[in-house]
Amino acid sequence: VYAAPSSVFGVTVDPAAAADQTFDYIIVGAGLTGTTVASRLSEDPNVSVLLIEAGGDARQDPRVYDMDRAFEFYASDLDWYWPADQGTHLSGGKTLGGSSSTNGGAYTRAPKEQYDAMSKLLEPEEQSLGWNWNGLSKYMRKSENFTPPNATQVEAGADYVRNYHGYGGPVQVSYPLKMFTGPHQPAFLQAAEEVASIRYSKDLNGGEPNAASITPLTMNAKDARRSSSAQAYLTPVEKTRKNWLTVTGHLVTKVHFKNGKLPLTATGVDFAATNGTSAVRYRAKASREVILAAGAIQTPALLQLSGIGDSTHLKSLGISTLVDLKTVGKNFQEQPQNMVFSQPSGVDLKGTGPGDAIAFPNLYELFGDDAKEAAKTIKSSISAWAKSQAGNAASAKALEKIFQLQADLIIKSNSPVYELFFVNSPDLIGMSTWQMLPFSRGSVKINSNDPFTKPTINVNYFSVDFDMKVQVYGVRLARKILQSEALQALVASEVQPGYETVPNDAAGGSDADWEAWIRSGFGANSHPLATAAMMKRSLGGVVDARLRVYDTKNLRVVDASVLPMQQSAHLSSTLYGVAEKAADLIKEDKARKY
Ligand SMILES: Cc1cc2nc3c(=O)[nH]c(=O)nc-3n(C[C@H](O)[C@H](O)[C@H](O)COP(=O)(O)OP(=O)(O)OC[C@H]3O[C@@H](n4cnc5c(N)ncnc54)[C@H](O)[C@@H]3O)c2cc1C
Repeated sequence: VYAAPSSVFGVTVDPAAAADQTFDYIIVGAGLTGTTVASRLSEDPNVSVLLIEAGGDARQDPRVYDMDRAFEFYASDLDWYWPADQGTHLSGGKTLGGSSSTNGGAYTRAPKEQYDAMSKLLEPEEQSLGWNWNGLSKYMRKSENFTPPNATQVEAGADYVRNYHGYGGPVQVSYPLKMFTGPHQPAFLQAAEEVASIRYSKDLNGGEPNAASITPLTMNAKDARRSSSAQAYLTPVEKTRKNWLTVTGHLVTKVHFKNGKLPLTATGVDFAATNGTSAVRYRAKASREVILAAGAIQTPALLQLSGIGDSTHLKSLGISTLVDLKTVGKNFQEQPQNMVFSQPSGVDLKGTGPGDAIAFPNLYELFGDDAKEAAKTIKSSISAWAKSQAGNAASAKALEKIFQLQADLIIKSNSPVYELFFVNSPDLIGMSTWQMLPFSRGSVKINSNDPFTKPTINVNYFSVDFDMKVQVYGVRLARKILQSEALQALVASEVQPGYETVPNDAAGGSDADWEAWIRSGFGANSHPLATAAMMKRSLGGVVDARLRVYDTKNLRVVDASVLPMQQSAHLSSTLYGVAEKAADLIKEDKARKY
C-alpha cells in the first residue's frame, strides 16, 4: 500500500505523483461531495486517499472566492457548460471544489418528507440505514458551522432557529457582510404573503421550507469569502495530512476492474491531462475502493465509458458491457429557470448582497383558485405520464411508483413546487424562478468512446405538459408579486417579459402568452441529479443504500447522481449530508471487510 513520500501530498498538477501508485481509496472529482469524502476518509492516518480533479486549483481566483462575482463563472473556463436540449446549457464548476466553488451559495434544506421518501425507494432491509430526515439532518449539521446573524443583519430581516444548525463543522454558513439593509428584501417577504399567502418562516433549515424567508449562504462570516468544499474540507489540512493527495487538471477516463466476473472488483482508474493536449494515459491503483463523485453529468458518463450501462447503447459505441445496467444516466431531472424583473424605482438598497430572500410556494399557494383542479390533474395523469417518460426510466411501472410518491409529496405534504429567488440590484428588481419537482425525465448518454467528448444531455424539459403549467403559474406569480402593494414604492415598470410580450390582463397574462415567452428564454437551473439513483434495482436504481453500484463490490457513487428525486431546496446542504453519511458508511465497511 502507498506510503506517501512527504513531497507528494497536498495539491499538485503533476500526474507523476499518482501514476503507478496504489492508494486505499481513489475518488474521482474534487467537487462538493468528493472533497468532503476525501477529507473524512483521510482522517484515518492509516489509509491513503487519491483525489483526482479535472479542473484546476482556483481557490485564489476572485471569481471563486468573491461571491459577488459568482455570475462571471457562467460559460467561462471554470464552467463545464454542457450543451443540452432545446438550446440550453448546463453549468457546473470545473475546478477544485466543483460547483461549490461557483454556485450561488444559498443554503436551504428540503422538507422532512422528501428525505423520508428516499427510504421508501429502497429494499425493505435497507430502510433502517437512515436515508431519511432524522438520519440525514444529523449529517447536514455535522458539516455546518453556522454563525448567527449580527445586529445589523437581524435588523435587515435575518433570523434563525438555534437547533436547526450545526456549529462545529467545516462549512461556514452565515449572512452577507454587505447584506441589503434597505426595505427591498423585507418588502418581498411581505409581498409573498400578500399575494399568495406564503407564510413567513424564521429559518428554512428545519425541514419545513414551505415559506418565505431570508436564508444564510455558504460564506465566511469574518471576510464574506465563499466557503467551498475545498476551502472547508481541504485547505485547513492540506499541509498536514500526508495520506491525502489531490491531483488537479486531470480527467479520469476509465475505471478498471479485476476481471469480467460479477460482482466486479474495481482495481483503479486511468487519467489524462484535461486539456487534451497529450494522449498519455496514467494509471493509479485502488486497493480498497473507487468512489465516483464527478457530479450528475460526468459520473454516468464515466460509468458508461467503463462498461456499466445499457448494453445496446454501449455496443453501438464499441464498448464492451461489464454490467448491463440500463438505467445509468436515466431518471435525469433538472429544473427550468426563468427570470422576471422590473426597473427599480431607485430607493437605496443599502448593501451589495448577495441577495438572500426566497419564497417557496406549495401547489395550493401557486395555483390559488385553480389548485383543486391542478391536484386532480396530477392524480389522474400519473399513469399516462409514467408511460410517456418510460424511455428515460426502468419502466412505466417503476416510474409510476416514483411519481405516486412525488404526487403525495406535492398534494399531501405541501412540498414547495416553485422557487422565487428575489434579485436586487441598482438596475433591476425581480425574481429568478424555477419549478422544483418536475415530472419530466431525461437522460445523459455518452455519444462516443472518447472520454473528452461531452455526453448528450436530454433534460426533456416540459415533456410532461403539467410542468409547463407549473412554470406558467410560477412566472405569473412573480409578476403579481412585483405588482403588489408591499413592493409598490420600490418597483417601476416591468422589463422582462414586459407587457408588450405578455400583455397584462386581469389574470396577470394569458397561459398562451406566458408559455410562448417561457419557451423562448428558459434556461437550466443547475440542479441536475438522479442519473445514478439510489433506489432498488427494480425501480431503476444504479446504487444500493450503501451507495455501491449494483453488481460491483467496491465501486461507489457519492454525488448528486444518487439523489433519486428533485428537492424543494438548493442542493448543497443535502449533498454535504449525503457525503458525510457516505464517508461513515465507507469507514464502517472498512472495519467490517478488511
Ligand atoms: C451555477 C450553479 C449555482 C448553484 N447555486 C446553488 C446555491 O445557491 N445553493 C446550493 O445549495 N446549491 C447550488 N448549486 C448546486 C450545488 O452546487 C451542486 O448541486 C453540487 O455542487 C453538486 O455536487 P457534486 O459533488 O455532485 O458535483 P460538483 O460539485 O459539481 O463536483 C463534481 C466535480 O467532479 C469533477 N469532474 C467531473 N468529471 C471528472 C472526471 N472524469 N475526472 C475528474 N474530475 C471530474 C468536476 O470538475 C467537479 O469538480 C448550484 C450549482 C451551480 C452549477
